[in-house]
Amino acid sequence: MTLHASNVSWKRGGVLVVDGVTLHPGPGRMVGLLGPNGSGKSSLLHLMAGAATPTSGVVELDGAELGSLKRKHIARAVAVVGQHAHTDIDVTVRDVVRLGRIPHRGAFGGTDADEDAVDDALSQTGLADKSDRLWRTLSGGEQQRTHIARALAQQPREMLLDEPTNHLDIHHQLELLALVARLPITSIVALHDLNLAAMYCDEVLVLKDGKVVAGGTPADVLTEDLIAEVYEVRARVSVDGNDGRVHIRFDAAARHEVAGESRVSGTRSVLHP
Ligand SMILES: Nc1ncnc2c1ncn2[C@@H]1O[C@H](COP(=O)(O)OP(=O)(O)OP(=O)(O)O)[C@@H](O)[C@H]1O
Repeated sequence: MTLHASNVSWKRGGVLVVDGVTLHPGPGRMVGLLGPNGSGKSSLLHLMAGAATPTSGVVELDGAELGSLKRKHIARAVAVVGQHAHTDIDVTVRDVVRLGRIPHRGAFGGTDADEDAVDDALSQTGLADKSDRLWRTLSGGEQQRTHIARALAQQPREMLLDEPTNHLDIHHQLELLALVARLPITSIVALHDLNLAAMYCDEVLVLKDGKVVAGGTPADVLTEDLIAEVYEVRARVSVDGNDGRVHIRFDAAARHEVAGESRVSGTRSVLHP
């Protein structure tokens, strides 16, 4: 069993921002959550983290509705890496990563196993030499990696990541997604970069206006037609190398044309409001 969302909808501020979404990732799979700004990716991750209750439908962990489970029970299985995290408090990188151990701690505080998990997470994210630095003095990318390390220290079975490559340079983007792909856990990752999704995800789910537009392997889903329909961008999609992964090349000159077409069909155009 794993974390499942079945036909979930969520009304926020009177607007349906997640609309009948079903996501049943296979254990150990890495699922990319794709879609334009405001399509409902973060909202779906909120629901799957148990941070909000769906208006209808159900999110279950091992067959039990999230709302019926204790937070600590959920936190032992599911780690969340959100988009924004700030603090002005003077905490070290190691302190932040240690937070990941809270769901596992007994009444008598931390153990050697907790410290081992923290060391391991720091080393996997390349932060071992920064563990004594104050978190607020790190660069945006280093702060982001600290949050990934905190999630790894949690030793979860499921990981929910909301645009984890934000702020990361290309080296660390590739390294981070390769790390998540390697982990023997189920991960759901909201991403904007379609090429990164194609490179690392086993499956992708594409949302638009809160609804699922398509789901399946990146090669099956990320077609030129889908990209034009969902993102209003023209692209060339080709198979890259011999691993069957697709590569997407965006056609900058054709953006106006696609945006123009969508205007004619009545869809809101970002380029020509
Ligand atoms: N706190 C809130 N209250 C009301 N509506 C919200 C709230 N947060 C987000 N929304 C709305 O929910 C819709 C979906 O937003 P969400 O953040 O889930 O999309 P997203 O796909 O993650 O977007 P992005 O790619 O820009 O991060 C948007 O229309 C957004 O304006």
